[in-house]
Amino acid sequence: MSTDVMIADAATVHSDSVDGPRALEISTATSNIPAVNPAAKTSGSNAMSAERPKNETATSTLRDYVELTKPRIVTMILVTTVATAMIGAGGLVAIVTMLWLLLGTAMVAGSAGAANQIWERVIDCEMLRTAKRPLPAGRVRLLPASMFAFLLGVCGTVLLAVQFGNAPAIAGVATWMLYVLVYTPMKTRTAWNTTVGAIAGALPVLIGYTATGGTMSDATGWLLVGVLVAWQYPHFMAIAWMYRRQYGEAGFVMTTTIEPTGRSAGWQSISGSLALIACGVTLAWIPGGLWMPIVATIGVIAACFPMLKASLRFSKQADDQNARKLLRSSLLVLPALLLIITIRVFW
Ligand code: HEM
Ligand SMILES: CC(C)=CCC/C(C)=C/CC/C(C)=C/COP(=O)(O)OP(=O)(O)O
Repeated sequence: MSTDVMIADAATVHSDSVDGPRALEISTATSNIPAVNPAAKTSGSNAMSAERPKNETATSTLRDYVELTKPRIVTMILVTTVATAMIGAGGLVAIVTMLWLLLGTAMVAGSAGAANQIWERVIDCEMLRTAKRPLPAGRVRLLPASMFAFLLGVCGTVLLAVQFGNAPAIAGVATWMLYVLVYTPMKTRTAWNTTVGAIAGALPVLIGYTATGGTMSDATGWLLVGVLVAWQYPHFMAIAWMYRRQYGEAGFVMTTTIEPTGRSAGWQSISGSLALIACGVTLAWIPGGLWMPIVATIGVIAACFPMLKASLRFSKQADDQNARKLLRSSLLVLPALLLIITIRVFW
């Protein structure tokens, strides 16, 4: 096993898990799905799954249900929603309006995350990164998880439709369907899943943008989609590299499982970083003027530069350390770029 693979496996922590003691018990569940003994993986065994006795009781907590929604991804989607709502409005948005928008978006996005975990509850047992999730670990049963995902999705969609009209609600439902019904089954079939996932991950910007005055036919809205699509390539290529062994062993088809040298992941990261700059610079010029677009262009390039640099380094040498730096830079670059584009619409 190469050093970087060992580091990746040793350092694997479930990114969407909520750490610490369980705060609040909300139901008692009897597990009927495969559970995992993570120690088996840590000790080198590939046989992750051990059937949890059917009559064993497991206690679900509020924390487990939060974890089911993929809270870190949802949080980042909410960051993009704040920015795109202000860009759609062309200025500040009333705090109450923003809170309703964030609640509706979080509910639909959380429902999508839960539905994805329901779909992948068995294969998630096969990866150390995902084996401790509530469903594979047997902390939440299938039926309550399904009801939770359903209610969250329906209530979130109704909230968006009632408060903001059809366009944001349709954007939410379309995103949900693309992510859950198209992307999720594609993950075990073709590496093109990343392209579909990138579109699904980008469409939520249209929820915020159309909720506050933007329309589906605006170039600005679609350039914001372009920003998110482009950003996800470096973001995910870093992850796909770090977990390539787990992905491969579990049966997922990713760029890095079919091309483990990292060459393809490298050029996809660079291409995504360059496309991100192109979309950002175009957005900087849309409101018109001369000096502000120039200033904003410099700001866009400066904001995106860390991820381009990390992509170039990762492309030159694909290893765990460079992949981790690339992932970290992606999580800083997106909010920084959105901040600059948002400030730009105020001038
Ligand atoms: C092709 C699309 C995407 C894929 C395949 C993807 C995949 C992943 C995976 C597997 C992780 C977990 C990494 C780990 O366990 O260490 C992760 C982390 C994360 N992703 Fe993505 N992602 C995508 C798009 C997005 C989008 C659209 C957002 C939000 C706008 C996002 C935000 C995040 C955040 C905030 C984290 C947490 C990083 C951490 O652990 O601190 N991702 N992503
Ligand atoms: C409004 C709305 C419906 C928003 C939903 C959009 C959404 C959840 C985008 C996530 C993007 C994405 C492809 C994440 C990776 O999932 P993964 O399944 O590859 O991650 P995993 O391997 O950790 O499960």
